[in-house]
Amino acid sequence: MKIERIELQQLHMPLRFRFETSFGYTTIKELILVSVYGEGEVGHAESVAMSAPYYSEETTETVWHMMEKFMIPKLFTNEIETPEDVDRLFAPIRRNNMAKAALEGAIWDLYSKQKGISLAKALGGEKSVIDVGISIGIEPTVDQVLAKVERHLGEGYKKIKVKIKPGFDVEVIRAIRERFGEGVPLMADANSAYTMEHLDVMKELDQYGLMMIEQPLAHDDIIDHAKLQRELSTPICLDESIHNVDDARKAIELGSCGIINIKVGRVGGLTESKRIHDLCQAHDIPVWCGGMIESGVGRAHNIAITSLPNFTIPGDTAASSRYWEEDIVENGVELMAPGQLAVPDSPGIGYTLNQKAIGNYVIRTTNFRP
Ligand SMILES: O=C(O)CCC(=O)C1=CC=C[C@@H](O)[C@@H]1C(=O)O
Ligand SMILES: [Mg+2]
Repeated sequence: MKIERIELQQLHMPLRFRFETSFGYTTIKELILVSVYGEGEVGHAESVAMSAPYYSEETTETVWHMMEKFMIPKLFTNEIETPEDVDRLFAPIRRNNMAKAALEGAIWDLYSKQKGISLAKALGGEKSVIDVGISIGIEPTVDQVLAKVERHLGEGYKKIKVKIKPGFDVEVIRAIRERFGEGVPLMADANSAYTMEHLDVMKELDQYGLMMIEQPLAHDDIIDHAKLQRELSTPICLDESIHNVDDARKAIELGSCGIINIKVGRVGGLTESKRIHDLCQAHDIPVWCGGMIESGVGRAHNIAITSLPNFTIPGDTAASSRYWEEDIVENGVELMAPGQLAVPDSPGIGYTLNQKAIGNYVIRTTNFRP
């Protein structure tokens, strides 16, 4: 596979709503759109790093730097036949997974376009339709959370995830259960806002039949999570703690979780996502695809990986129109039926970029050549 040019574009996309978590809030999503050109085709992906290092250590600027100085030069000076070669080539670079994933993802898209197959098929996906849920941020009041839950249940989303933090947790979950009943597929995401000192809060949350509690404890912990899991009947889902298949293996061995959230960016790419998927499948650990407030390009990658069979829990890939006035893919990524997205079967990611929209959001563009 000959790579002739790589284009990086930094985009600032205003969100239609303020998205707040236990670690901060987002009103403008920064991303780096990666386009890799080769043999008459172009592959796209995006970096999901945030503007500031509060979800993970990477930021838009570190991603740009790592790609420009270390990763793109490797792509231009080595033979690449398959996307797995990119994974191997980047392995000696420690961490910086979101930077790696964006380049590797664009090459997966390019590779599947060159083969004339969908990205989902190239990855070994089996589903033609996926179920999706929605992630609701922290709101100023519990009533505002309830209003959002009501709206999104009405849109048919198959899982409701709410963000919690100390002081905004049991009350929210109780109110949702009282208003919408036990049947609502409900989970809470803490983004590492708790410690073992909050065991009483976790035990209270345990009463509400949640599908899971996502990343309650520290972002770099799997030991305390194992202790906590032994105290709870609700499965713990790990997000921030899992960066590769070895982290997943250790967490499974220790009993730190019952579910894993696979985010392609956090684990360094689609190749590693597949490895984690396969390992979890062999251990009866269900997985789902987390969201990072992606544009349609990242959403398309999320759809493709979710087509693998052990993605049995609806992910965070809500429709584009929830986030953006105008997405950067033509027609956006929209629900085909309540709470369901189609897995495209056209070559690559199956979405065409909307260049006019990109023009409205782009703040910097650089092209790299061998
Ligand atoms: O709608 C989405 O894309 C999911 C949003 C979401 O829940 C998250 C986005 C970015 C960082 C985190 O706050 C987070 C998560 O932890 O899963
Ligand atoms: Mg999370």
